Amino acid sequence: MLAEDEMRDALLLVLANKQDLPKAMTVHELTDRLGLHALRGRQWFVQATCAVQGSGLYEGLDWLSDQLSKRLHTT
Ligand SMILES: Nc1nc2c(ncn2[C@@H]2O[C@H](COP(=O)(O)OP(=O)(O)OP(=O)(O)O)[C@@H](O)[C@H]2O)c(=O)[nH]1
Repeated sequence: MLAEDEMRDALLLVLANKQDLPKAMTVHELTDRLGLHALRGRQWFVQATCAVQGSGLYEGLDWLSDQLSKRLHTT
């Protein structure tokens, strides 16, 4: 999907959810499994979250908001 032309400028925020569960993949594992370090020309961020407790959600959205704001100030 990221290869689609319409997605060429899209930021990628991955929420590594269910971190309260013992078998949840860590941020590091998820990053490896998704091959994110191999992505070129793409800004991405993986945030650990627990949706039932609400933890990590604001941090992830803060990253998105910061990136969008930087873009606005550089164009
Ligand atoms: N323990 C835990 N459960 C969660 C968390 N986030 C969602 N769930 C639960 O996971 C179940 C599935 O949630 P959905 O919102 O239906 O998500 P889904 O993408 O359709 O399904 P999954 O792939 O199972 O997450 C629900 O019972 C949620 O309450 C979390 O961070 N921790």
